[in-house]
Amino acid sequence: MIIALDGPAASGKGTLARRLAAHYGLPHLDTGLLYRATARTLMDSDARLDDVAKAVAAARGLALTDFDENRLRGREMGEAASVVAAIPAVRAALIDMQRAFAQRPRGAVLDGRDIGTVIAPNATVKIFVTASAEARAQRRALELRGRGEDVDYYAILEDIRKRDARDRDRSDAPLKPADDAKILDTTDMNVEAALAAALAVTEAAMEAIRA
Ligand SMILES: Nc1ncnc2c1ncn2[C@@H]1O[C@H](COP(=O)(O)OP(=O)(O)O)[C@@H](O)[C@H]1O
Ligand SMILES: Nc1ccn([C@@H]2O[C@H](COP(=O)(O)OP(=O)(O)O)[C@@H](O)[C@H]2O)c(=O)n1
Repeated sequence: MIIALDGPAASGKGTLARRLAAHYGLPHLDTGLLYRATARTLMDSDARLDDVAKAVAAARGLALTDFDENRLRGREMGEAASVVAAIPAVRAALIDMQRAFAQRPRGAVLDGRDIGTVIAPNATVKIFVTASAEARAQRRALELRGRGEDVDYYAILEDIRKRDARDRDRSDAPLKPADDAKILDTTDMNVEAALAAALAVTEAAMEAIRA
């Protein structure tokens, strides 16, 4: 079973992906980390984020063990990731790794922007997780403060709006729900309510396959 979760920044897709993966005993890949780690490699070597050759080399050089770093989850890296993610050659360099992960024997849970549309168009379950920009900014500000970043809610709201626009308007794999995705608006849901809704969608998809 492949579960594809897509959606804009801080909509809660990563939290749901982790919880669904634990529930079904499946491996989970947070694909945003691939773009964040690519951006980190460029920044650490003082390369420009729009240097296509260096960005592709950075993407190709990633290992799935590169990821347990608090800095990757920070505000700066989220912004930088969405700049490198708009480069088609960077996306192409990261496709095989993600598709291979999705093809694990019992299946997998992947979250990102293009899982249901590009990486795993045949996923068993596709959920597009969304929430108002204000709710997402509130959540992200709380999260970043919890990580020790001194952030202002209005600055985060501005980041989120800019990043939504960049992710939606790019030519390659733009942020948009797959035609067959279920939209889950979590604006007025806490994590437990959102998880219950995602589980209901997943169970219904599995039931439809069994029928
Ligand atoms: N439904 C929700 N209600 C309140 N907070 C949430 C909800 N879902 C996630 N969060 C919190 O919001 C922050 C961003 O969630 P995350 O799952 O990382 O989002 P995404 O992966 O979409 O960027 C985290 O601190 C998470 O605990
Ligand atoms: N499958 C994916 C995942 C992330 N991304 C890009 O990487 C950036 C960071 O993704 P993320 O999922 O870590 O960010 P959050 O949604 O957690 O804020 C996004 O803004 C996208 O530009 C992408 O293009 N495709």
